[in-house]
Amino acid sequence: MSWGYAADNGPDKWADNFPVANGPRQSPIDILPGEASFDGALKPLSLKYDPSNCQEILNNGHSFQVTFVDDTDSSTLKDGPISGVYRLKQFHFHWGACDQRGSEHTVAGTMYPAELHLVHWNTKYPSFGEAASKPDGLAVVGVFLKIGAENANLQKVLDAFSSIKAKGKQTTFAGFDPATLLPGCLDYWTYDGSLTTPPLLESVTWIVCKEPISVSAEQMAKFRGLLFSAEGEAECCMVDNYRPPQPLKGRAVRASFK
Ligand SMILES: CN[C@H]1CN(c2cccc(OC)c2)S(=O)(=O)c2sc(S(N)(=O)=O)cc21
Ligand SMILES: [Zn+2]
Repeated sequence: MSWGYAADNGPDKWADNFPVANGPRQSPIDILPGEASFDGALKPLSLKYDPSNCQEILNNGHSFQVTFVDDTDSSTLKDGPISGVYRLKQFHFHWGACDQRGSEHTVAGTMYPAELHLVHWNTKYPSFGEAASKPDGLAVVGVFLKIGAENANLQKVLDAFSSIKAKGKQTTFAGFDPATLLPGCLDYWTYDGSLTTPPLLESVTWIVCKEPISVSAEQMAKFRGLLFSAEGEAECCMVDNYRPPQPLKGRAVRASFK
């Protein structure tokens, strides 16, 4: 049976097939702002995305993701806590069955209704697949979603949901600028971590923005209309596709802001 978020294949069972689940640099974590150390050497994030790289949107049975063409340095992450150039590969979300849960990272125990992940890979390696297994191979920018005003930029993504309701469905999705999903202030926390889903590779420099973006309650309801299940299978709503916080195991969390 493949991994998922149900009682029989969810986060508590992942270590059976992916022993790194109990490793030293697992994600997500509970971020304690009072224990994060301000690091003046951390640079502002430099995120430059080209909407023409936006390719398709798909339901992979764990989340939905928007995938980018990554054969040139036209959509990149630079500076911040990283060195070199990382290319945007995809973005996706994690969310709850209700507004009180859904994010993966938490802030002093506070859970947000959803969390956006923008996945980038280090171009010092020849490909995403190569980078994904290296300790400095990936950099994921996390953005919390908070219930508030309708988010018109996010709505463009939600409008594609009718074509990808079931697992395995995909459709072209062009010209979307992921920068429109970033908060106005790019203050961040950063720490060394992992993928939050199998294969749970410990290859991610996490960059978690302090400021959330807004999502309306109606928009959150649209996320919950997607399915974990494929067409023809018993329908299973795609909700609670988040891993809970993991032990910090002595890691430092740095803040780019005072
Ligand atoms: C299913 N989800 C993951 C898919 N990917 C992956 C990565 C490496 C290897 C691989 O299979 C060999 C798949 S991925 O890099 O796109 C990411 S990023 C990410 S998160 N939540 O930590 O941001 C989870 C996944
Ligand atoms: Zn994720």
